[in-house]
Amino acid sequence: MTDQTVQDELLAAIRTIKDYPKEGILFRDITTLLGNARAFRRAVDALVQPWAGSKVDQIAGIEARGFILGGAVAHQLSAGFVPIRKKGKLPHDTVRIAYSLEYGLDEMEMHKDAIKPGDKVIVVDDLIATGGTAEAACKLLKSMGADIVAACFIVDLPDLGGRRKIEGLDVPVRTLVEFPGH
Ligand SMILES: O=P(O)(O)OC[C@H]1O[C@H](OP(=O)(O)OP(=O)(O)O)[C@H](O)[C@@H]1O
Ligand SMILES: Nc1ncnc2[nH]cnc12
Repeated sequence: MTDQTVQDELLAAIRTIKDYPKEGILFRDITTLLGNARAFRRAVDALVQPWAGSKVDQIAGIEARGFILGGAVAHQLSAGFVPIRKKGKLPHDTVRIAYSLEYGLDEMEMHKDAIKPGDKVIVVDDLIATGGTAEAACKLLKSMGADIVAACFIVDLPDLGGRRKIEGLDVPVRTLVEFPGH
């Protein structure tokens, strides 16, 4: 768990929007955190803290919000960055998987040559809700032979069960703050 002061600061920096993108969803908007230099730095520092000084080969960032954090995390850990993108955006040969998330269905893909078997990889995204998105990303990475060290998120929506889904794949989960409910 993160220091209480840091948690309070991160929670205060995240904006909640009701009924976006669909009625009944409480959307946890991290753009306000990203726009707050101190909160952004604290979030990235807290995310990487368990792996500071250890060897991580690649950060796999999930489009789109996972790109913003994943790039910063890769820089901090001197690791490479692998984009996991929504379908149709990557130019070379890909592996693709369908998935569902709190408010929809989609497909994601990654380049076949982005990971070498045995690479130590950390998955990064802003938020885990049902875990459908992160589960699909972990399955893609594992199919390419990645050794997934952890999956990291700023926000956990614990009542939606995502953490359990990812831990069920034998991937440790790191989150910084929680919003009960959904
Ligand atoms: O745990 P889940 O229920 O799968 O939901 C979590 C995912 O939902 C959001 O992404 P979204 O698909 O809205 O894409 P975006 O980052 O492009 O806005 C979020 O950034 C996670 O990737
Ligand atoms: N409630 C939520 N807020 C922000 N992003 C999400 N992705 C899935 N559920 C979400």
